[in-house]
Amino acid sequence: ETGNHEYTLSSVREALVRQEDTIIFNLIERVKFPINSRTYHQNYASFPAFHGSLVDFVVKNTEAIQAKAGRYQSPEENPFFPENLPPSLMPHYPFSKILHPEAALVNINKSIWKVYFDEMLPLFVASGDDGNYAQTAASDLSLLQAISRRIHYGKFVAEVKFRESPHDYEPLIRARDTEGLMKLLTFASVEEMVKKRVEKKAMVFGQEVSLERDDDDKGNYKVDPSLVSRLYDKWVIPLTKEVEVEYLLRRLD
Ligand SMILES: C=C(O[C@@H]1C=C(C(=O)O)C=C[C@H]1O)C(=O)O
Repeated sequence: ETGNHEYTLSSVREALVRQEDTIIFNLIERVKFPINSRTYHQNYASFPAFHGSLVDFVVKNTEAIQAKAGRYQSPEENPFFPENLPPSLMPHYPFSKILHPEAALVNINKSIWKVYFDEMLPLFVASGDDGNYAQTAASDLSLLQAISRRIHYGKFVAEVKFRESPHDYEPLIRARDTEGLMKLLTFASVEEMVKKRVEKKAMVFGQEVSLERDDDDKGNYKVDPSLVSRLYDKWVIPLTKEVEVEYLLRRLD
């Protein structure tokens, strides 16, 4: 097993469809907790030899452990705090080399982090404080990782699009024509389907399952389906396309 399955536009799109499930399940988990804003306060927690909030502490330390366990050997994974991560202690695994080596330089997690805490979270979670700060930080990290993996999968999308029509992409890349690249890689009808599908998935995955009654709970979803569609429309899709452009600009280096 080398992990070298075939990458085509339809196989990368299937991967994105599967990742929708992961994002929605992680959203459902995060919205169990209210905002719990002490998780994010710079001064509420004080850890020895560490400056930052509880979520910073949990994410940096978890990423360090996962780095040693080999997580970031996978070309699909991008850390939020790549500075000073320890090396993998695992034996080498021959992950697919389909991406251009410069792909490793494309990491927009700083923007994802900011948009997640400033805009996405306030949209989804209720106000309040139930004291479950560590659990809140852990579920933020799982959700952030799922969103980040989906957005950075744009590298694979861009690679297969480039391979399908290099003659259309090369002149735009050489001219550093960001707008032209954005236009060329955009499929408006696919984006519409994605937004409708995630809304429907949020209804299916987020409904109450009961043995006694059927239906009386209709409309009472664990995460608001229209917000999931909005999440994709405002951030997930645009940031995926930003990764596609960033990757393509480096594709001929
Ligand atoms: C990911 C793709 O590229 C673009 C981004 C999309 C998305 O993020 O869902 C959908 C269509 C394209 O405009 C794709 O073509 O599948």
